[in-house]
Amino acid sequence: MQNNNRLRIVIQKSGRLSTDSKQLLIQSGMKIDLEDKRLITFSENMPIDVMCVRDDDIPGLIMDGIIDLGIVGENVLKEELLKRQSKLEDSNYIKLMRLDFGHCKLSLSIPINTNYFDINFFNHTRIATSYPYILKKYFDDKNIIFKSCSLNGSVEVAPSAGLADGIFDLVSTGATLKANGLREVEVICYSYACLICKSNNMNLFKKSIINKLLTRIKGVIKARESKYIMLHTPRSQLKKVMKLLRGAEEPTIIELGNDNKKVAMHVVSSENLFWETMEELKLLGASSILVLPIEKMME
Ligand SMILES: Nc1ncnc2c1ncn2[C@@H]1O[C@H](COP(=O)(O)OP(=O)(O)OP(=O)(O)O)[C@@H](O)[C@H]1O
Ligand SMILES: O=P(O)(O)OC[C@H]1O[C@H](OP(=O)(O)OP(=O)(O)O)[C@H](O)[C@@H]1O
Ligand SMILES: [Mg+2]
Repeated sequence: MQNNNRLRIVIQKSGRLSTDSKQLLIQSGMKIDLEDKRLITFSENMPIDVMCVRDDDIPGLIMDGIIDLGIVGENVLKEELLKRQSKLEDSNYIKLMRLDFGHCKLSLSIPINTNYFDINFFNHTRIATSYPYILKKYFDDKNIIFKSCSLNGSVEVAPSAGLADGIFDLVSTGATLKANGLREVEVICYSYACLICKSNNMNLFKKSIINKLLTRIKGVIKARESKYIMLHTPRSQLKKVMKLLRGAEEPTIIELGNDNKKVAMHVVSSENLFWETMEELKLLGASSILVLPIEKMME
């Protein structure tokens, strides 16, 4: 039964998104033992319970209004949405934000030695996939007739096993495709993990916890993307130094004790500082360059 005094969050139990999802919740201030193998775990310091399930079940739990908040890949979310729309089932949810992990592509791939001309190659072929609804929508829009072979795993072995002419599956580095003698020929969409919530019957108490969590999650992600940079620079090179520090906010300039030709500069930058930029800073006369990670941020 639903408890209106506690927010329920669902994340992947184990897999590509589970470590990052758990870490995000903990970095957002939640005290919770997510290493425990239980299906549901209670936070000690916030009115929040966390459920760990297979990622395929997450969109449905949100769309059916059973769980309030979830973290899932956009690929899995889109597939469930199209499936439910085709069956005229409930498919409402709100996407609150994209997260900074789970980045991958959904692509069409074929055996490495097969000639490929354009998308019409796929006319009258059989494609192995775990995403038949996304694939159908894509090919229907292009008037391409195909047959799908639905597999929940080991999709990449389908062509060599003689089950299909090509595959439609997730690609990140491309190593799995290579290992199975396949090559990517079309990228259909990109995907990230995202934070979603149910769209109905949320009481004010739960809404306020979600808003608090959302602000914290944005802060965690912003902090992860940002760096605190400290350096000494000749006064005469200040403008050039700032130009090199892309994504930097207004710097704090501090006088040095016994060198009035140089100043110390502290700045928060939304971008990482690469070795090449540090070398360019050195050429401008900068010294004592420190790049520090930021733990938390709130604007
Ligand atoms: N190689 C990858 N790099 C980055 N993100 C990925 C990668 N593969 C998958 N993902 C993202 O992580 C999600 C979960 O992937 P995973 O392989 O753990 O799923 P699964 O095997 O279906 O897990 P489950 O047992 O929960 O059903 C994918 O739906 C996708 O959004
Ligand atoms: O392009 P790559 O970097 O090789 O990544 C792509 C692979 O990653 C995922 O599988 P995962 O390794 O999570 O295992 P799975 O078989 O359990 O889905 C996905 O299903 C691909 O098979
Ligand atoms: Mg799954």
